[in-house]
Amino acid sequence: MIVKNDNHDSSEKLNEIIFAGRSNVGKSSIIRIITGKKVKVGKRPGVTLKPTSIQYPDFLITDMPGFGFMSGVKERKQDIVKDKIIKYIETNTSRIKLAVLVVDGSSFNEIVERWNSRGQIPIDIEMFDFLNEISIPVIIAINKADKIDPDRMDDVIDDIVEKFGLLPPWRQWIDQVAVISAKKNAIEPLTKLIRNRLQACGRNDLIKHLRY
Ligand SMILES: Nc1nc2c(ncn2[C@@H]2O[C@H](COP(=O)(O)OP(=O)(O)OP(=O)(O)O)[C@@H](O)[C@H]2O)c(=O)[nH]1
Repeated sequence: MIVKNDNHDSSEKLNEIIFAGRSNVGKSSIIRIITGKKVKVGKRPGVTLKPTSIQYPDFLITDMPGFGFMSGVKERKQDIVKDKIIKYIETNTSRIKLAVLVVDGSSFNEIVERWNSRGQIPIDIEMFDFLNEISIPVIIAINKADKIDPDRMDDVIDDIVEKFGLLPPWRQWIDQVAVISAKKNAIEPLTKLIRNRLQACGRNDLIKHLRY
């Protein structure tokens, strides 16, 4: 069931996992692999402003609108997207058991360096800090690993985690960081962490529903 989802009451008994990240990083692809369901049907990138959830089976899995630069989308609209995401998370904090922050491993370092050179805090890092501040557990899913040169993989991932304030080597953060490729269906490091989190919040019953 696809639920257009804006103003859920935080007193609902539902639990929720949210997927957030820049536009085009692969959020919907990952959700499709995990649940076998398509979350965004026939949407144009950057156009959907509202979080879209699927109920799976009594858990909400929510695809947040992509944030950050989107070609053809005005800067003001990008700010609106960011504000909506933050408002949604604040409204539903009590039922959000996990946030998966998805980044494109092949372009993340370059994008962050560009923002830093303009003296701005990259939105991904702002989102990570915000989720930590409100005590929502976060997994950083470094997607599109298939596009990273295998010989440079560890260096690239070290640089990414360091930008989130996690000291390299990245492998000491494997309880929080998953290097994956949705394109290659190689998302086990992420599903393992999601399973751990479901266990930690007493939802063992849901684990069997994860397809990976
Ligand atoms: N090379 C590669 N491409 C991927 C991977 N995951 C997703 N893609 C591609 O990246 C594009 C965007 O994927 P989506 O799943 O729509 O990304 P999204 O984050 O949901 O995008 P928005 O809806 O704009 O926020 C698609 O063309 C996918 O096929 C991956 O692991 N590797």
